[in-house]
Amino acid sequence: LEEARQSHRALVQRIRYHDRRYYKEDAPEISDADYDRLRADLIRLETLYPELQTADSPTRTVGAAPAEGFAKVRHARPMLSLANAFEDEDVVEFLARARKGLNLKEDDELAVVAEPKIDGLSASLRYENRRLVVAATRGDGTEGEDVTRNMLTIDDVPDTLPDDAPDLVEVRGEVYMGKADFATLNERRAEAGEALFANPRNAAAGSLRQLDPEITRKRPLKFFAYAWGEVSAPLAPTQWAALDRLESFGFTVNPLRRLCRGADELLARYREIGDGRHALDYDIDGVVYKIDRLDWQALLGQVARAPRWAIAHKFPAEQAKTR
Ligand SMILES: Cc1ccc2cc(C(N)=O)cc(O)c2n1
Repeated sequence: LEEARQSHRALVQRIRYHDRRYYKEDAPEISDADYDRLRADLIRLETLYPELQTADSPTRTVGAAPAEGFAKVRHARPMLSLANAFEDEDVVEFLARARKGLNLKEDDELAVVAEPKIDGLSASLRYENRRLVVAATRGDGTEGEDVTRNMLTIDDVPDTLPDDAPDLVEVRGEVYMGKADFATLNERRAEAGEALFANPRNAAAGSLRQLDPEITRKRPLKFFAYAWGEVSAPLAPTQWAALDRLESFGFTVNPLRRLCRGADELLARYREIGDGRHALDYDIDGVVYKIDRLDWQALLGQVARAPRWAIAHKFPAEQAKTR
């Protein structure tokens, strides 16, 4: 801790110096990116050692917040987007392409995990030595916003991981707001004469991207874990077992997931989830299919930023998106 106190003091001095150059003398010496990195380091240090965060710390004084409000964080591994399937045919083609890419024979089984696609906003949680040190929004997939202190206010997000978790693990998932919580929040905002959120996704995004974590704390945000980024050791040999591992770390993994074999089972699951989606307390906009074996995911890789080993099968857009 003493060593941390030393580097904390040095870091605070450096940031105060650059704040003076930027805000007082209007003559910054370092780029915004380098400045943001200093701040991200300070936020990381103060998250690891909360006792170091003094009231006058640059992370507490608003004036020092970078213009856009949030420090930028570069993802160690890009956060992938998913190619879309709209028709059953697209799903059949996805599987055929995967089988071809894997040189599978006709009777080789291809297990695929199906899970609902949550309509929220993606986030990445970086745990070092089993402590959450940085949480970031997806942003453009390569760089997101530092929302560490906001994510720490969400009950579904563990501050620390169990002893059997790897020294480094980035957990990825969706921040969302339930439909009932969304309606209640909008009722309160209407009574207070505040602008209403258009839908639960916007409400979740607006609540997560608050500069003041105390506002975020009061919002009913939840989190489903569904993937991972950089890890110091593989979580498991398959997607299904990796999700079980994330559950064992204390994360909520969507309970509607199903291990399927072949297009018929996937499409049956898609219809089941589609038929039941209005009864769910959270918005979904499709079903995500992922090849289960991680060695086969690695073999298929990704094209552009979308994996060849996964696809999102979307539901037809509803006419009125109003609630
Ligand atoms: C690889 C990847 C990318 C985006 C995702 C998005 C969702 C989602 N919105 O639920 C679920 C997943 O399993 C995802 N998986």
